[in-house]
Amino acid sequence: MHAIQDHYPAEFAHCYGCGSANPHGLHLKSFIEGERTHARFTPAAMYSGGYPGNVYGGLLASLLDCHGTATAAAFAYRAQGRALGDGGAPIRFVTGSLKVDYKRPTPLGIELLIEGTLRSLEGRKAVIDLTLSADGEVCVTGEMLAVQFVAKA
Ligand SMILES: CCCCCCCCCCCCCC(=O)SCCNC(=O)CCNC(=O)[C@H](O)C(C)(C)COP(=O)(O)OP(=O)(O)OC[C@H]1O[C@@H](n2cnc3c(N)ncnc32)[C@H](O)[C@@H]1OP(=O)(O)O
Repeated sequence: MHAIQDHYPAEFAHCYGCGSANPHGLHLKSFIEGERTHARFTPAAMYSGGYPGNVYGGLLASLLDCHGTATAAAFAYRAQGRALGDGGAPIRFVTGSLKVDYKRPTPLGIELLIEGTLRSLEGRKAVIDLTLSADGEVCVTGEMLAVQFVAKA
């Protein structure tokens, strides 16, 4: 199964969080299934926060950031009756705002599950609800406003 990011055109594949063309990036891959999106990431020891054994909060925000914009793109394609990677003009979203709530420390070294749902899609604005869980426990929640990017002439 192709990830949502696998359909990003080459010029948008340099993102630190999810770009396949960034050799130093996280290479997050997000998938849409039904009314939910999901991605998985196992943080290595280098992503330590100040608290031993736990993940740096900025990394967690990065994971939500990329998963949220991918979620917005996937649901926008679906709303327009289009397939991801259909060869038409790409629907691109960027983060307008991202609120992150750290509910409990997130452990290093185990697979994290990041999930997204679409709360609303109106005009160019998509509101995405996000969670990040470890071992079935929600460690982080997020709320993103993703804005469809329109290239200025
Ligand atoms: C599948 C294939 C897809 C291809 C995708 C590849 C992409 C990969 C990308 C991977 C990315 C990875 C993730 C990343 O790293 S994304 C990188 C981090 N984000 C950015 O750099 C974005 C920087 N900001 C901008 O470019 C502009 O400000 C944007 C584009 C967001 C809007 O500027 P623009 O001049 O275009 O539009 P507008 O100002 O008329 O706003 C439009 C509407 O939005 C509302 N609004 C805006 N901001 C906020 C806010 N903070 N809170 C509340 N509301 C806000 C605004 O009120 C208005 O609402 P309304 O008045 O109409 O009701």
